[in-house]
Amino acid sequence: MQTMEQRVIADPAPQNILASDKPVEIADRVWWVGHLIPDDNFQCHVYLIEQGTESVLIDPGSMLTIEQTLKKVEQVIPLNHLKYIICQHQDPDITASLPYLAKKLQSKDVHLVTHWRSQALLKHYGLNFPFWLVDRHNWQLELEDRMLNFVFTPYAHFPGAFCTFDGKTRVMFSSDLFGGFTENPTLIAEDEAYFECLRPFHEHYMPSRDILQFALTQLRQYPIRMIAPQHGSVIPEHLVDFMFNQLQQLDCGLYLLMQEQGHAFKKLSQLNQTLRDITDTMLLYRDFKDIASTLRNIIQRDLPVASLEFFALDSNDCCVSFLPKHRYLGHTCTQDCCPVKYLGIHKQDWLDEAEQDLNIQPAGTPAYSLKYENNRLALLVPLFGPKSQQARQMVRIWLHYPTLQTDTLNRVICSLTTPLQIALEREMIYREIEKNRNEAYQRSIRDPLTGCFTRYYMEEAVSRLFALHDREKDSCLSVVMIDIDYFKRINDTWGHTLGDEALQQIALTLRDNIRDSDILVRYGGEEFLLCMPLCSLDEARKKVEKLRELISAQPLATPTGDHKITASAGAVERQRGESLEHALRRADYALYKAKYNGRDRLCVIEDLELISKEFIV
Ligand SMILES: Nc1nc2c(ncn2[C@@H]2O[C@H](COP(=O)(O)OP(=O)(O)OP(=O)(O)O)[C@@H](O)[C@H]2O)c(=O)[nH]1
Repeated sequence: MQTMEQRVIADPAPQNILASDKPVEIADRVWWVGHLIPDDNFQCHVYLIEQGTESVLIDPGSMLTIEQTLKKVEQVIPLNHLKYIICQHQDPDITASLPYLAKKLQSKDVHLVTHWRSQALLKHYGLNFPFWLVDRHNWQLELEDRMLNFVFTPYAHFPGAFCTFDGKTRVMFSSDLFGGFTENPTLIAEDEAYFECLRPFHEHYMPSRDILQFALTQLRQYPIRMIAPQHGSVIPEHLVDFMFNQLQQLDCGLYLLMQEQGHAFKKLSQLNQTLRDITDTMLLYRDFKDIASTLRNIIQRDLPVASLEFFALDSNDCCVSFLPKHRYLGHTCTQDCCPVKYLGIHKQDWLDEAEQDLNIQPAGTPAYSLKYENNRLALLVPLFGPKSQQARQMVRIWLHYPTLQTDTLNRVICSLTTPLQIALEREMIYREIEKNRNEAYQRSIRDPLTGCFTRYYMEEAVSRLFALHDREKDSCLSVVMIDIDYFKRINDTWGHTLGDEALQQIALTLRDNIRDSDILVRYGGEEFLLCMPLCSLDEARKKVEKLRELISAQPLATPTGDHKITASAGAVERQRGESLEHALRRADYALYKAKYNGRDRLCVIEDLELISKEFIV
């Protein structure tokens, strides 16, 4: 047996340390006693906790390695000092050597430490080792100067799997967790790049993300300084957190996806990455333009995609297209002129098409159809609503060149459908909200009876016009108040309904005969404000006289015959710097004069009457 001074202390650098016939002390009296299997990326590690006559062997290994392992153990302790053999699960790579060990050791004195589920299988070796079940011993084994805690990690990857934490050295013997496939195995992981060995191992070995998360959460409760997994490399303290964090984000259960033959680990990892990126895109981006272009980049890894186009039906069954040439801003067209004839198709009809059209792939499922359109190849992917079973959205994927229909292609397309459906539905909801918001805004700026602008809008729009007027030295702007004469009589004689009709008729006459740049506001009950940019008082005078003529030329039809309506108006030309309030007061004053002078007329104020300095900005 060696003295402490003669022991090999682990040096992470030399690769051949694994090939050496010496045990390697990875922590205080914790030894790596495994054996390198040449040309195998699936190395299996065995660890020894040196504890005098209570020494512990963890996951002893298979018949391929046990002889070398025992030679190494004997360099640390006599074999009869082994009191416990821990089997963290029951796979042959760690337990196939048990019958051999039973012969070699005084088996009655050695306890097999395991979980009852593993015991149920291991007992079939017919061994004399007494079982010591972790679940019957409060998940703890007390040794002379250290406590071993067993951490239950069910289904990662066996139902009775557990890990072992040595409280003295803070080494976590992590069983299959943190295991890795290593092309060029080293005993100690060197840097973060080692995660790429962990990734495919966990993606394939761990059945699901939830199970892995549960196991990691259990392990994280311990103050781990080093992770000693059963496969791959030992993870030193400075990489522990990094590896935990990376694993925490990993998706697992890739065997569920695997339908191709052979060990397509890398391919599956890439597919897994694609699926993860598709999900991340949906979480990260809100803008449909960003979602569409990011998804195109992602699926370009697996498909020769030239461009993506999207089509969706809105709540009025109008087709909205989202095309790259429009920067994915939705353009509405009728369903008849929609470029995709299948939009709105029901799943059964699509399946019926599939029967006649061999190009619909994959056979028998409605995933997508492969079509030549204008000598270009496109995949047409209907997105069926889960309840309606109707394709209210479609994706057209233009390809650079024909592609083989592979399982990967099918998976990418199938995985795209749900996120795309959500993205398109979300976009259509946003559009609907935007439409409603716009309608609400229009309602807030337009008087519902006359369609003229409201006073609320006047403040905003007129102040913009005034600001322009202030900047342009030679420009002019006229402000006109128009009031219907004796309007009260109409209400009093024929009722408010006819009064409303009169207001609508007059408003229509005004709106139809002013410029688009003029702003017509329903200022009061039967009072209108007309703001005329680029219009001098002279021009305003002519215009308003014309408007008055038009109003009086169109009598109101009442039950007792036609009733002539007249209007009075007051006009001023706004002075540069004059406030709205002041211009209105002057126009109102002009209107008052028109009324006072007998109504049915226009009165203008040409001079600066009523302008006082305090109104000039
Ligand atoms: N039908 C209807 N009447 C309205 C509305 N808003 C205001 N009015 C009525 O318009 C009338 C305005 O009456 P007055 O302010 O006395 O003015 P007028 O009768 O037009 O007389 P002058 O302006 O002096 O020529 C009132 O009877 C209001 O009730 C409306 O939206 N619909």
